[in-house]
Amino acid sequence: MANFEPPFQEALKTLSLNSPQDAPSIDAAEEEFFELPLIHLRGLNGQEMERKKCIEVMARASREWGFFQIVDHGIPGELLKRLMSEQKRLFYHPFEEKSKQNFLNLANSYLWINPRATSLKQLSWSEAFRVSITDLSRMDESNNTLRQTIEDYAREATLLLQRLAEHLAEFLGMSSSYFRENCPPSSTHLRLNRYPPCPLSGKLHGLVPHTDSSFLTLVYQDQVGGLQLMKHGRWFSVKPASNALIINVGDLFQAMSNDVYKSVRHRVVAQGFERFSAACFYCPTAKALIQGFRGPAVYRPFTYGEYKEQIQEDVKSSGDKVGLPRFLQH
Ligand SMILES: O=C(O)CCC(=O)C(=O)O
Ligand SMILES: [Fe+2]
Repeated sequence: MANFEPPFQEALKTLSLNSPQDAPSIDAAEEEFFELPLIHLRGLNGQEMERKKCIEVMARASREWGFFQIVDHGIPGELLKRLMSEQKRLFYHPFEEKSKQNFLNLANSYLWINPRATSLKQLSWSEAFRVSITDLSRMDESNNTLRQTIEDYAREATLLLQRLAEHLAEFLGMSSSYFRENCPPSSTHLRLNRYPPCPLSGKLHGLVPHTDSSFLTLVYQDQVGGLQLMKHGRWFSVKPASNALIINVGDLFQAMSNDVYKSVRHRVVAQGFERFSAACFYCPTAKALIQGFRGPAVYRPFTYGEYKEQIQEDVKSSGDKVGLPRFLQH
């Protein structure tokens, strides 16, 4: 095993011994393939009719799937390539180094296993770095190219996400200035994911089912595949499309749109091949208020700070995020 690889095999052995009864939890028969709506964003710069059509298709996908793919997104291919290669270089540091608390001076940004996992169902066959633009200023000087790349990408991604959020909000008659006022680039954060080749390909989670706590998330992935989303109680596999980026609706947009846009559960199924992805979460500042755009509101108003605190509390006590149901209006 290469020395950058976290000791997943050992974790797998321990968990299988702990809970042999619930051995591998994913059933391949559950899987269905489908093509996510693919949206050409050049339509946004076109004539009124074309612009309207493009926004309508995005809004429909956000309602029905909570997910869509975009091309002509304006993020330079060169920047995406740079992100991927910097990301690989980062993960190929020896495990001993990257798992240290002060690695690159990014306190606790590295994750490789759910420390509370007691069964195979809770195991994510992946490692990740969580970074925000604010953390980057602390990053050590020897990693200037990584720092520059993440900064460039986060800036471009935030602009794109802001633009899409504004269109989706306007479509429902919500205020679109909210995003400019409450979601500065410093609130955006990234999760760089690496999924090591898995000996139980198709049978373990690469990333356990979850919803994102953002307004919108932008996912850049390689061509390996493995991402699935839930619709009508079934898992659908997202086929990677070259040059396309994925957008998904997060909890905050669902709350603000009174459940019109859906923050859909998704997961990654572990594959026999190494896979990389980068998720960019478009979020507000901690004090920003999240409120249904017109009554009667499905959720009580809450600040993003409160939302994050509640998640931390729930994860601590039960190992899982509860999310929006905690904020339902009674
Ligand atoms: O790797 C992927 O395709 C999805 C990652 C994801 O859902 C996340 O980081 O929240
Ligand atoms: Fe996610």
